[in-house]
Amino acid sequence: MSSTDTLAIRLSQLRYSWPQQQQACIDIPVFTVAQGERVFLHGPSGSGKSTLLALLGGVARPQSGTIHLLGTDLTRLPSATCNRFRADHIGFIFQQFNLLPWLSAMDNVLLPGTFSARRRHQAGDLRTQAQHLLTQLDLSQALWHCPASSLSVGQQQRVAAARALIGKPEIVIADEPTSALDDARQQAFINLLLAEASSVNATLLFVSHDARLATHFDRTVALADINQPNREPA
Ligand SMILES: Nc1ncnc2c1ncn2[C@@H]1O[C@H](COP(=O)(O)OP(=O)(O)OP(=O)(O)O)[C@@H](O)[C@H]1O
Repeated sequence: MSSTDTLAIRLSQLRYSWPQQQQACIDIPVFTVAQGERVFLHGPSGSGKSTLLALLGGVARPQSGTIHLLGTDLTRLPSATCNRFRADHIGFIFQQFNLLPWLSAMDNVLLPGTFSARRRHQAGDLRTQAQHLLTQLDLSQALWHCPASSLSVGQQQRVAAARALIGKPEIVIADEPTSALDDARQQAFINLLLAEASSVNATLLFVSHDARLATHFDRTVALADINQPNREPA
């Protein structure tokens, strides 16, 4: 798989330093993920995982290098276009879920459809897809109209996964979404997430410090093997 167009993610000569820091936090010569691939990326606390995800989401801008997602170089997009691209093509599951606490579980899942006409269109009937995802992710119907703030951590996590998957984004990025769960619930959640990501043919980049979760994925990548922040600038 060599053409940039057939890759979900291609990073090249990507360098990012936080303001006021001399040393790069991210320095990745090359990293690619094929479309439909399910990749587990792990690294210890402080190794730059969240920074890399901020770059992939277009929230942080690199000092140099390129970030191709689905053949589009995010680094060349103006920020409004970049935000639109993210809303249209990427589903995020955040470590703290970032649900709107006053909205119901259902309304949280529907949100991406209000920001993205593409996701709304891809969903067919948005509400029907939301119901399908919540059912598949095992959230009892009795909870669909409860405020997100009243749900348990595990329930909120499944709402966050449904919100990431609605409208069939091509790429789903999950940042430590299982860190608050016990082992059995972690395994169950990952299995549900993988099954649902496959059913919408999404590329999945799952980031965690916990290498024990790696067995579920097509490929495991240690951030330290692709990130070389101590090398001389290219
Ligand atoms: N907003 C920021 N300003 C300055 N430095 C930051 C900022 N956010 C992160 N860093 C630094 O960047 C480095 C990588 O942090 P990052 O949060 O990306 O690591 P991580 O692997 O996601 O860690 P964790 O697993 O604990 O979430 C750390 O040295 C951190 O101090």
